[in-house]
Amino acid sequence: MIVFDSVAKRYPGGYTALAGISFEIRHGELVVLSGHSGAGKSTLLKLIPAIERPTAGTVLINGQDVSRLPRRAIPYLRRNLGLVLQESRLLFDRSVFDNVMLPLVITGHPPGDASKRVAAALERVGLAGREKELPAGLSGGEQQRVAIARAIVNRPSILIADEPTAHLDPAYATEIADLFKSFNRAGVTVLISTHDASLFAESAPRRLTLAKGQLLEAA
Ligand SMILES: Nc1ncnc2c1ncn2[C@@H]1O[C@H](COP(=O)(O)OP(=O)(O)OP(=O)(O)O)[C@@H](O)[C@H]1O
Repeated sequence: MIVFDSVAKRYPGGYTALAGISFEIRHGELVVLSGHSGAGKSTLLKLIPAIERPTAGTVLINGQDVSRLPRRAIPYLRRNLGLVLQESRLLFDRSVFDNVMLPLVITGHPPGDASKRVAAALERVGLAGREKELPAGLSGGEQQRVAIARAIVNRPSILIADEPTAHLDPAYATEIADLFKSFNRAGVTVLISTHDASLFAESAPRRLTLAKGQLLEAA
């Protein structure tokens, strides 16, 4: 469960990116976050894994107050979150396998089971058999699939994605959107920001719309 209660974020220098944000996302929901460029979507998403901290208000993730979480507790929080953020770049000098393995190496997962999880995650995103390839040889859509496999390899209960279809051709964008819908059908809570909410329209997700740092509607 994700709860924002009267959350504000002012960046150093005084710019208010978010103000008075309150909403709840229940376990198993698919929620689309929309809004123009600069509306505050990335800022809102970054508050969930405590990449940014709110300047006011409370952010609760599965009952845990992440706004006040000590720095040392952040890795444990992030283990339960799958993140596909703008800055979640792939390592271009490492294979597809190594890229997806990375979160398991960081968390000290036993190597044998880790390899199985990587294979399962790649299968899940339609990249089985591509383990040894380098990201540069993949299409933009395939690279995004590797980033998604890396995000789900820890089997998170919550998946957060920031404009995961932004630079993709429409056909690839539809495939990536379908992938997130399928994770949601499997029980994962999904919060995804997009300029193109029509990609998700047919599954009638709940929509949160930001404008100039404020929530317009919580349908
Ligand atoms: N680290 C930062 N320091 C200062 N200002 C920032 C920082 N990050 C974002 N901002 C500002 O906060 C506002 C909201 O930015 P944010 O990236 O959250 O919007 P967005 O809706 O995700 O936009 P986009 O779709 O272009 O990514 C913008 O005016 C941006 O310039």
